[in-house]
Amino acid sequence: MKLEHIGIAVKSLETSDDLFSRLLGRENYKQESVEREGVKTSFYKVGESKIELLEATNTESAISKYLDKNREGVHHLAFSVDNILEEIERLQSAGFQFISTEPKEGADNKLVVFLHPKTTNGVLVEICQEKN
Ligand SMILES: CC[C@H](C(=O)O)C(=O)SCCNC(=O)CCNC(=O)[C@H](O)C(C)(C)COP(=O)(O)OP(=O)(O)OC[C@H]1O[C@@H](n2cnc3c(N)ncnc32)[C@H](O)[C@@H]1OP(=O)(O)O
Ligand SMILES: [Co+2]
Repeated sequence: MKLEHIGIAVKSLETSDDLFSRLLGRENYKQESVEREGVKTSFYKVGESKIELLEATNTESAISKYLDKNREGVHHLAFSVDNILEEIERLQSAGFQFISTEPKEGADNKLVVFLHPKTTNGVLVEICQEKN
């Protein structure tokens, strides 16, 4: 398992892309929308890990609802694993609850699931696996 990315909820990718490219001293390597999640993402490589900026593309989006109640900032941590189905089983038997145990298409060529923050010390955790 490795820290694949830190997800940051932002109001405007345009504004935050400018800020993070100045902060990190590099441009994002991709922008990608995930219709199902109602998000537009922008990715930056930082050493072995990444920053994922997320802007809501509709009011039903988890990011939109999050920003209705919280200021911009760190939204989730994503850990990558070799086998997401095995990891779901391991985490379930370790007592963690999933929002859904069915891996779905994420951004950046991944399959993703999310654990409920109430079982992860208040931190929204994404588990992801590179799609073959
Ligand atoms: C997949 C594309 C991309 C990728 O990497 O590939 C992404 O990362 S997409 C990221 C956006 N999508 C998601 O976050 C999907 C999973 N999230 C959800 O299903 C919801 O956001 C959920 C279930 C975590 C919360 O939704 P709900 O409608 O229940 O919102 P509430 O405001 O009622 O929150 C309930 C409870 O959870 C706490 N909460 C909510 N969001 C977070 C968060 N990001 N981090 C920590 N805690 C969070 C909230 O404070 C409430 O706690 P309570 O103690 O009950 O007040
Ligand atoms: Co993510």
